Amino acid sequence: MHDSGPTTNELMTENESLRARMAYLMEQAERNHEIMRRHQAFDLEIVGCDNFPKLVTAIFRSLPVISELDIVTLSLVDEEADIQTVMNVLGVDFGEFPQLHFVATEAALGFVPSRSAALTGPPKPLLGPYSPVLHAAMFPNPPAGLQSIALVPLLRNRRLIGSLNLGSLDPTRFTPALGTDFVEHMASIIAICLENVISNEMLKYIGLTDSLTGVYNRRYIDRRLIEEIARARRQAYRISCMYIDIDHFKQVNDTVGHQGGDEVLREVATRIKNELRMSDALGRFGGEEFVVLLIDADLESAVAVAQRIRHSVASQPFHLSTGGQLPLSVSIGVATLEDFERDHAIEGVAHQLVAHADTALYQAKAEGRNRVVSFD
Ligand SMILES: Nc1nc2c(ncn2[C@@H]2O[C@H](COP(=O)(O)OP(=O)(O)OP(=O)(O)O)[C@@H](O)[C@H]2O)c(=O)[nH]1
Repeated sequence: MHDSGPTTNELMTENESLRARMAYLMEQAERNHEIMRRHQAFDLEIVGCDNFPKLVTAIFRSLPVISELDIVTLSLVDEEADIQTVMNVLGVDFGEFPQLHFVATEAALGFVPSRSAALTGPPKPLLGPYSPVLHAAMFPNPPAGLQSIALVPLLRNRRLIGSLNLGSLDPTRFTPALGTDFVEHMASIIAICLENVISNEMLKYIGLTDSLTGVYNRRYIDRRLIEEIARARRQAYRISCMYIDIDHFKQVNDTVGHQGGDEVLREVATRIKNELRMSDALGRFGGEEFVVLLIDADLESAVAVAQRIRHSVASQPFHLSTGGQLPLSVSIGVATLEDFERDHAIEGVAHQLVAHADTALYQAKAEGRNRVVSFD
């Protein structure tokens, strides 16, 4: 008898199982291709974001969809709160991004650096089960049933700038045994984009603010005034303008030196700011002159605010870091846009509003200083 080999039935069964395996592999390949395609589209989307709000919006909106995640959050290191200050000045509303939070130190991110010199390297992603106690900071509003998480370090030039936090209701989605190449690659692109937009926003901030006092500069106020007049014309609200000048500031410099004078300028800016609404804009126009745009304020309320500022400066002496103290006062001119002068070019109207406030200021100085005068 010779061996007859596999039967036709056996061959057919093997063939079927090979076909099934092929089909499975094809399906996997297609799925992987689709995932890659979606991620490439995501990379292109975030690389194209030219400001901070656009970038974080894209991350929070697109990443959960393309990666089939139930939550994505970002923790960013902001040691001196510089990022938050700059974004606030540029008008970013953090209330729109509950998935974004800031930490003051790298350590707060929870990537424990290795103490062994031999093992010191960039921190690696942490994958595993979700713990409400351990991960509360990264997931302040976790979805019900969150099971597994990946905390992926965001690194720039080996410096930890934050953490990309991914969460899934599937307990097998992130396990310590899982490879991390893919999430690390994704995090590296997100880190580059974040660093890029943050640098851009910092530059924007520097270009629009006064480095001594941190309030806006003249360029910003000029631009903002034009925008506000255009809006006020459409929505019919009042805009008022205040021109503020510190009285006898030359004497301040002569008495306490230029550095003491700088301290006084910073404190005056703070006192003015304390009397304003969030929607108002304060700028330093150089020297010891400040301009305030009061949005949706008529002449009467602008004068009331000006009086509060005048009082706040005159009522408490200025304490200097060298120990001395100094009484001070300001003179303020106030003007308002009466009827939006719709027939005139906005630039001319803007220029005239500031000029009217300046004229009123001149009168306040002439009348003896430490007073508020309105233009009429
Ligand atoms: N410390 C400091 N002083 C400045 C700065 N910019 C301008 N000054 C000084 O501000 C003073 C402005 O003085 P003046 O314009 O003569 O006016 P004033 O002494 O305030 O007098 P009145 O405005 O008439 O009450 C000058 O001594 C400038 O040197 C600055 O950035 N820092």
